[in-house]
Amino acid sequence: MTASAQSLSFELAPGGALRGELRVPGDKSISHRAVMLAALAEGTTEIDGFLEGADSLATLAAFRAMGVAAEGPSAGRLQVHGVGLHGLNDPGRALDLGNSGTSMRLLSGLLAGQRFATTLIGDASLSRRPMGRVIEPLRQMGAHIEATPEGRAPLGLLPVERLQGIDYPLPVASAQVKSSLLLAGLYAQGETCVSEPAPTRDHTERMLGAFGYSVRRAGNRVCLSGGGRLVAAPLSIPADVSSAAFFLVGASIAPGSDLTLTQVGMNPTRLGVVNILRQMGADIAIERPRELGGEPVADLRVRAAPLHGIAIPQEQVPLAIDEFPALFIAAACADGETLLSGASELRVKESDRIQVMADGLAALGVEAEPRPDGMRIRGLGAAGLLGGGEVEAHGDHRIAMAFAISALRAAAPIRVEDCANVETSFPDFVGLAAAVGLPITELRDVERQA
Ligand SMILES: O=C(O)C1=C[C@@H](OP(=O)(O)O)[C@@H](O)[C@H](O)C1
Ligand SMILES: C=C(OP(=O)(O)O)C(=O)O
Repeated sequence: MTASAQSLSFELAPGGALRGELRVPGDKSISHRAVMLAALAEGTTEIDGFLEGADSLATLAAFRAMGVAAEGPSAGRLQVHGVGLHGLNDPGRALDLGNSGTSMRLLSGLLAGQRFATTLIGDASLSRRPMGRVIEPLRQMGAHIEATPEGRAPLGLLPVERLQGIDYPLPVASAQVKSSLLLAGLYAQGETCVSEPAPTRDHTERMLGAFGYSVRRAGNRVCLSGGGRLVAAPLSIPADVSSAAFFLVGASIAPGSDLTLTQVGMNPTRLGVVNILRQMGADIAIERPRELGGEPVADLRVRAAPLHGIAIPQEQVPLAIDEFPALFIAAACADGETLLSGASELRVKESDRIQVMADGLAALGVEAEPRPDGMRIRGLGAAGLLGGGEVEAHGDHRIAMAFAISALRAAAPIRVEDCANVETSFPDFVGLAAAVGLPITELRDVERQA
C-alpha cells in the first residue's frame, strides 16, 4: 500500500503565529545522493542529518536489495558500507520507489550500465510522471530501457556491456536528468557532458567531488569521464530548505511571528524561495553562515512582514521549483498581483501543482488563474484573510503543507485532505509545526469514521 492510500487529513484552527526555533529534517535531494554515492564508494561512509522520509528510505531500500549493507538510519545517522562501482548485485525483484521521482530518475542512470537487469516501479503518482526525459538520452548512451508507450514506469533496465559517453544539451532545466546522466557517465566509455539551459541544483556534482571523483564545470556545461572510483567520505546533511520554505512563508504571513530555522541548506541553486520572498518584502535575516559537509548553511530568522505581489523573475524558477506551492500561499496573502510564468514543470510533479493549488486557493476565496506555464494570483493584502473550508492535497506532500500553513491567515478552520505523503519529505511535520505554534491536528481515516 502506498502512503497516499491511507487516509490522513490535517485540521487547522485559523490564525496563530510561529515563534521559537526549529530544525527541519535533512535535505531530501542530498539524502538520496548520499545513499547512492556511499553505496558505490569504496569504504564505509558515515552520514548524519539523513532524511528519514519515505522517499530517501525508498532509495536506501533499493540499495539494500542490491546487496549494500547499511546500519540505521537512527536520529539521522546512517552508515553505508560501499561496494564499489561494480559491486552491486541483482536485486532479484522489482525496486519499488514509492512516490519518489528523484529515486527513479537517478537510479535509471545509475543502473543503466549494470550487468544485471532491474525493474523500477512506483506508486500511482510516480507511474504517471514522464520518464522519457531520462530514457531518451540514456538510450543515446547505449542503455536498453523498456517503458510504457507513453514513456512511463514500470521501467525495465536491461544489462549492457558498456555505455558510451554523450554530450547532451538538456531540453528542460532538470537536476534529476542532469544527475541521471552523470551517474550513467560513471559507467560510460569516454566523457559524458550535460549542459543546462538554466542552473539547477548541483548536489550531485558537489558530492561526486567530495568522494574524490573529478567533475569539470565550464559555464553551463558539466562533464565527467567514466571508469574512475569513489572513495568513502563522511557526510553531514543540512536541513532541507524546501521544508524550511513552509515556515519561511508561514512566519512571513502570520502577524506576530518570529521564528529561527537552524542549519538550513543555503546552496545558491536552492535559494529561489528566499530570493523571491525577500523581493516580496519578507523579513528574512541570514545568520551564522557557515559550511556543512561541502554545502553552505545558515540560520534563517524570519519575522512577519507585509508582502507585495511581484512578477517572479524567470531565473529564479528552477531555483525554487519545489517551493511554489508555499510561494502561492505567500502570493495569496500579499498586496497586489503575483505572476508566475515559465514553470510548466510544476504540472508534472507529484500532482499537477498549478491546477491543484489553483483549485485549493479558489476554495479558500482567492482569485487564482492557472495558466499553462504558471499562475496569476490576486493577493488579499495585509488586512485580508483567506476563507476557511476544505482543500484537496491529491496525495502531494508539498500541497498538503502549503495549505496547512495558509491557515495562519485564515478566518475559519481549514481541513486539508489526503496528506499521508507528507511523510515522503517531512516526517513529523505535524509535531514540529505544532511546537512552533501552528494550530494543527491530524485525523486518520478511522478517527474520522468514528
Ligand atoms: O534532483 C533533485 O533532487 C530534484 C530535482 C527537481 O526535479 P527536476 O529535476 O524534475 O526539476 C525537484 O523538483 C525534485 O524535488 C528534486
Ligand atoms: C518533486 C519532488 O520530488 P520528486 O521529483 O523526487 O518526487 C518534490 O519533492 O517536490
